[in-house]
Amino acid sequence: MRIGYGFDVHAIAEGRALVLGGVHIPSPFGLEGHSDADVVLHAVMDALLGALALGDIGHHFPNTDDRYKDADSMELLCHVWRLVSERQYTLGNLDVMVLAEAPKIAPHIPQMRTGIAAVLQCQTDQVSLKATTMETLGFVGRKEGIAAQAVVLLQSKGEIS
Ligand SMILES: Nc1ccn([C@@H]2O[C@H](COP(=O)(O)O)[C@@H](O)[C@H]2O)c(=O)n1
Ligand SMILES: C[C@@]1(CO)OP(=O)(O)OP(=O)(O)OC[C@H]1O
Repeated sequence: MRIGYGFDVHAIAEGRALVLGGVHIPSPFGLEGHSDADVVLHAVMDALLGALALGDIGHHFPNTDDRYKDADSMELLCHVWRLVSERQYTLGNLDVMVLAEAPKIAPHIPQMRTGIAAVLQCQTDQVSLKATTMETLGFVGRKEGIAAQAVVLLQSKGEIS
């Protein structure tokens, strides 16, 4: 078994779409980024890469590379999952915490879980997503950015469960 941790933050930006966990969320603002700035999937990818000591997303998808300009992070997640899968690992479970003052994320969590579970070739109940505000404190509380943390457990296909 291997455990991995991921963290990401993106600044709030007017005039950008808000994409979190692969879901377009109606919002008067989006997030700044070279890609679609899906901070949730970025944290998930860093957790998966971290579990297998494969570096981070900046290493695999440099923000100096035009191929990743406005990239769909679900496609990046598919690539990361291939790296995990070809090393003979499956998902044990994934737990994600989204730190956002607004908008309300809870109504979109079922769709996020379904989409992420489909890519990670697992059941929806192996994928947990939760959200919290920062009670107006700090950069999240001032609505300057949204952050996400992810923890993942991978199981080697050779392991007896
Ligand atoms: N962006 C967010 C933040 C929170 N939620 C949900 O609201 C609940 C209460 O938030 P607290 O910050 O007071 O813990 C929380 O448990 C989430 O379910 C949300 O949907 N979107
Ligand atoms: C995903 C990449 C690549 O488009 O760009 P951003 O959307 O800026 O995201 P970040 O979290 O800074 O991570 C790595 C980047 O290389």
